[in-house]
Amino acid sequence: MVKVDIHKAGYDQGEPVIRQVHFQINQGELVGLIGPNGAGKSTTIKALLGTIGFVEGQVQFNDTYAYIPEQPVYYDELTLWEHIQFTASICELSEEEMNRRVKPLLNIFRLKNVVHQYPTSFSKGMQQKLMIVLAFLTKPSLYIIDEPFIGLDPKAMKDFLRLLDQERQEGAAVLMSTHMLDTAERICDRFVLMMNGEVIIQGTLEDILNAAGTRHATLLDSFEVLMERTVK
Ligand SMILES: Nc1ncnc2c1ncn2[C@@H]1O[C@H](COP(=O)(O)OP(=O)(O)OP(=O)(O)O)[C@@H](O)[C@H]1O
Repeated sequence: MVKVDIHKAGYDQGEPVIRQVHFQINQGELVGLIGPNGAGKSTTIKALLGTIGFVEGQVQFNDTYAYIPEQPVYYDELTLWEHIQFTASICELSEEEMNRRVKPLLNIFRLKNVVHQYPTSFSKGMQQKLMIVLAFLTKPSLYIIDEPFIGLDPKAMKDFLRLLDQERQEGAAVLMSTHMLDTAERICDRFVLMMNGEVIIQGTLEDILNAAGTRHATLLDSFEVLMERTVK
């Protein structure tokens, strides 16, 4: 669904922030992008999206994608419903299809009663749900999600993961950056672990536990071992 071959990328020309980031995500896969603060996860996502100063290399998308940012982005002057209509019109969805897709989402995320309100008046979690609803509305073949677990209440998080699972069963792929390693360990098929702007290891949980020599430990334990090893 996406093949990433980034040699260098950064915000200012001549000052790369990430180097040699190579991975791919196949149909139905959920790949966790993990690493400490400043490792280059968001920069990698921005390089994929092409919203960064420069990228040397190539990112090949197979089909459509949706991006769910960590910080919600919306139009101050549009209501929630107008955001939905705007997104549906960009994706050329019929009104019938838009309603069919969006109604269950508004119910699940308990936004039905605020559809005619402006997201400026929403809580952070509600704004995040708006981003999620718009992404699911477009039914992309790839979801790119930056730290989804901060701000969502436990029920919303559970519902979000369930919907994502359904999409994956229909073939969608997911790239998710997160610090919530216990959740990541439970839900991801594979991991790309970054540090200092580079990928230090990628693979399944088993690959990572093996590489760290921590076979019966958790992703977090292995993450710490691998990070320490890289610093030394
Ligand atoms: N807009 C920017 N301009 C210049 N440098 C930036 C910018 N945003 C991030 N950086 C730098 O890029 C490096 C990687 O940052 P990035 O935001 O990609 O890390 P991250 O892994 O997403 O971290 P976190 O877990 O804290 O979100 C850091 O050294 C950071 O200072």
